[in-house]
Amino acid sequence: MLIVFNPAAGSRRRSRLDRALALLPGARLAETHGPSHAEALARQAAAAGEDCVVAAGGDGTIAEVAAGLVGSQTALGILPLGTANVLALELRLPRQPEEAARALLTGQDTALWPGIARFGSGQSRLFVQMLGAGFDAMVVRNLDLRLKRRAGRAAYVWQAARELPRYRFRPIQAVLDGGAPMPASALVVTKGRLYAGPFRLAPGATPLRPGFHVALIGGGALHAAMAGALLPLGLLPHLPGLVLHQASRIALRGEDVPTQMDGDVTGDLPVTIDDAPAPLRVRLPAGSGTEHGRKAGE
Ligand SMILES: Nc1ncnc2c1ncn2[C@@H]1O[C@H](COP(=O)(O)OP(=O)(O)OP(=O)(O)O)[C@@H](O)[C@H]1O
Repeated sequence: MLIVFNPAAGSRRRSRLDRALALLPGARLAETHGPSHAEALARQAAAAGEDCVVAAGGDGTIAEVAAGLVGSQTALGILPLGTANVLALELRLPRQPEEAARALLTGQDTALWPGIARFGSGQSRLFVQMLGAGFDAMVVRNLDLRLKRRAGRAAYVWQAARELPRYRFRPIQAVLDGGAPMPASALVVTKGRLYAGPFRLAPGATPLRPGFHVALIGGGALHAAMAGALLPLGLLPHLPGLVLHQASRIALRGEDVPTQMDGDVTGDLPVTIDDAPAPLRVRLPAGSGTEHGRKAGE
């Protein structure tokens, strides 16, 4: 087992890492030096036939490790040490490092379907949880990373409040499975039901099945402010102007519209989104419910 630790994820996470490592005496540890390093480490380990590569960080680290494992038989393990940890919440992974470590030792592997986003620039990138286009991407782009380390998720709330009066909502066109273009002023393509932490966005969605839920959001700053108020109450699906669809292939267009994937800054539209050609194996706690208990490949 290789543990890929991102020292820049979350804040003050090293002691949590050490608590997990104490229960994983056979594991090797590699620390990332910057963006994309986790992907290279994971790819190398998979090529060497490693049984499991553990992403010790947040959603961005998990996405990078997943990108390195795609197409291999190496399982993805998760030690949630990030800020939002949406995928860990989605998969109901234990929060305590000791319990998470035990799950890595005794868990079972299940199929996980990441998304692949292909940008107009020709670049492609994998995501495990979500892609946001518009307002939330601008919040991520302008986030004060030092404040994020100190204040965690509250830094996003602060940045969203700063962006509200100045962000220019631009039209987005979404084509779902080759249908007629649909308009939105902000949009989230999600694999899972949660958004920005433990908050409900798309009931019924799961990264353990192929396909996506797409939240098309109309309106401007007022709607964004309402979304901010409804989010912590778990009422985001009831935001006026929000419509949820399901799709397998999504094409998004728009001028000067930024995107973010799994909480990391990515390119501007246009982008096309599909499932990865094959699922990954993700290691979940043994017997963690019927939905999560399905074996990889089933
Ligand atoms: N040594 C490093 N120094 C700076 N950045 C790094 C380093 N290693 C990895 N990164 C980058 O840090 C980014 C953020 O990591 P990650 O998303 O795991 O943490 P987080 O943002 O705190 O958690 P979450 O996404 O769950 O909120 C990743 O996209 C990764 O590219």
